[in-house]
Amino acid sequence: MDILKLKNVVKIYKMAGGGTFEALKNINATFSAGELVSIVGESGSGKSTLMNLIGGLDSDFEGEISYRGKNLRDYTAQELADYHKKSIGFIFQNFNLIPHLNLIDNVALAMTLSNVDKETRVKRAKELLEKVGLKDHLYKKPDQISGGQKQRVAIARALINDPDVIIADEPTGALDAETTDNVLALIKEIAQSGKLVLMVTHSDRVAAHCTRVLRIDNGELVSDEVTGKLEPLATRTEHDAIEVKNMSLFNAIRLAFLNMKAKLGRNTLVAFGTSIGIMAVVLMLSIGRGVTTYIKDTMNSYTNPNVTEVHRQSMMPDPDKQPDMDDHAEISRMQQNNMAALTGSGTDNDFTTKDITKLKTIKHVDRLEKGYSTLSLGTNSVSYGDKNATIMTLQTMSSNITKSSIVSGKAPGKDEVLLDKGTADLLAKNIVGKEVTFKLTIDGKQVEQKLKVSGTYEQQGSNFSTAIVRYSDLKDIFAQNGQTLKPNVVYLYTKDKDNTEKIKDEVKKLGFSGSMQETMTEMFTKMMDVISYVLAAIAAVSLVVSAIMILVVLNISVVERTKEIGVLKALGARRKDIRRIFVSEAFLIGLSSGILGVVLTWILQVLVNHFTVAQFEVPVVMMTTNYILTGIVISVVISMLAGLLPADRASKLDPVEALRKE
Ligand SMILES: Nc1ncnc2c1ncn2[C@@H]1O[C@H](COP(=O)(O)OP(=O)(O)OP(=O)(O)O)[C@@H](O)[C@H]1O
Repeated sequence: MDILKLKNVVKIYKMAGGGTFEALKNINATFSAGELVSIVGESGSGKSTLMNLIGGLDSDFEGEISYRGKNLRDYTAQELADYHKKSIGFIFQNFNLIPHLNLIDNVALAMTLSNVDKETRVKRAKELLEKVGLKDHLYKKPDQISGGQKQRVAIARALINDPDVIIADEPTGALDAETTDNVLALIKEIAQSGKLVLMVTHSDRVAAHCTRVLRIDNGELVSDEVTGKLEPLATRTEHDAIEVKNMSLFNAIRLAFLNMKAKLGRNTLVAFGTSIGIMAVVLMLSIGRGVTTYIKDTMNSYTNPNVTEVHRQSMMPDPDKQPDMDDHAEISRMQQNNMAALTGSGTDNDFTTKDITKLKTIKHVDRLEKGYSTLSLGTNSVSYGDKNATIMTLQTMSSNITKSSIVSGKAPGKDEVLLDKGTADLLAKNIVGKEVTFKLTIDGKQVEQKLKVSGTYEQQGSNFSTAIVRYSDLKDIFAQNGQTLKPNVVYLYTKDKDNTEKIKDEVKKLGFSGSMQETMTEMFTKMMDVISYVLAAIAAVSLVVSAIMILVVLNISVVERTKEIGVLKALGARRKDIRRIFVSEAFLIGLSSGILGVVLTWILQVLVNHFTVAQFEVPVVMMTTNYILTGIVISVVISMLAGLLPADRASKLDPVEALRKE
């Protein structure tokens, strides 16, 4: 049965300088199954060129090379890949085994590229290795066996997908006489099993074993002689037809992994280099978070977690709202506003009944406390005997002042006042229980009121001298002086402190503001966020260096593995498959760098926090799952981007040139 037909085949090489070279001239021949054909000729006569054309490694020719009726020139890229996988098996003079794969993986390579399941391919590879006498060497690497053994592995590899045609380019060229006979016997058996074997040789002794000899001279077929006939083997083993699919991503990653393992030292160094950049990025983000959390916690530790303090307008000027510098009226209006907001004076700060209703109906609010707070410079004071202390903050009692902050005495009852410890100490040593004279200015009028000191309390994050009285008492004092006290601060109490955040959000949505501490914390958090992102971005610059390093290493890898890429292509790897293997390698480098970077950051976190906790009782580095994922994703993306160029270069290598590479 005719398998291959060559009709007027002409191969013209185009030279770099513009000239051409006719390497094959009008070749005509027909080949059938079961033939063992040797192709002989002087060096440079065109034997390898012809084999490359028949093997589908080079489709740039004139004339016709038909495999089972279809001209190879008309094959699509996918059909060519399938042709390599299913119909052709290559055996090379220099074996071309892949050094980092064991014998089973080497033999099974074409099946791996065809996505055959592991069990089937390992079973078939073992069978073939056993058949070529290498049963005891299955798990060795190519550099652990002899030349003859290597060629037997290559023969097994060529047979794995049970192809119709075996192309052997000087299969015994690198072997001694005895091993040659051994290998020839195997090749003969292949032909006897019904395959067409085309073998390039320089040796007459080898040619003498064949059933047909084609002689090529200077690109021309000068003779085509039938010299014998082979007895077909009685016991031909039939295999289930192998379903040829495309290589899976998993197999590409596996091949990439095996190669990386072979170059462990180099890859570890690259991963380590990249991981330092990743570590810097994750560390900056984690420190930013650690610092803001510390500030937030410190601020919040002064207030009752169940209480939300509400103001009608922000006590801090909005940095985004800058007045027009030429509009003096606008500037002074804003300054007045800011001052009023800060001191709690002016009607803009007073809550209306409508406001109170709105706030009361917020979900989870169990109690609403009205309050009043005012900041004054020198107009309010408290005196005891001949001692006098200015009160800067006058505020009303609320649940926001926790029992724990009261250091002596108790919260103010009727006609009582709670003083901050600093002010209390200024008046007398044991002021608690004593009566003091409270002087305050209401609507420009000096008012005096006797009050008993109920206790002293620890200041809450400010150094302003403070007096705290009951809202009802202050209301009375105002009323006695013809004024109505309107709340300018409201405290929302919830039983479950987990609801406080939700309430705070809702308060903001309704257009109200939080406490001064909260506003300051928010501003600080925003600032820290910006700083830590900027620092992380600066750290990320080092990743550019890492990307270049990965690019260089992968490029070296492509150069080193040019021949391997040629072999993979001869075995049916498509461009896409080769690209996938290299991109997978970049992916693995990125993944390991990312993981290493995160682990390094974690170690630093433990060390740094150990120190800061001992010194300041706070952990400064706070890694989160998000930062960990960010670090790993950045690392993978950068490596894969860096891997694209080398992968593309590898995929575009010409198989013939790649295989010729010394
Ligand atoms: N890419 C190429 N560009 C130009 N000329 C080429 C190219 N490849 C091969 N040739 C030329 O084509 C001719 C045939 O080369 P080929 O490798 O097929 O010879 P060969 O018979 O296999 O030789 P050998 O036995 O030494 O391997 C040679 O003269 C070679 O210089």
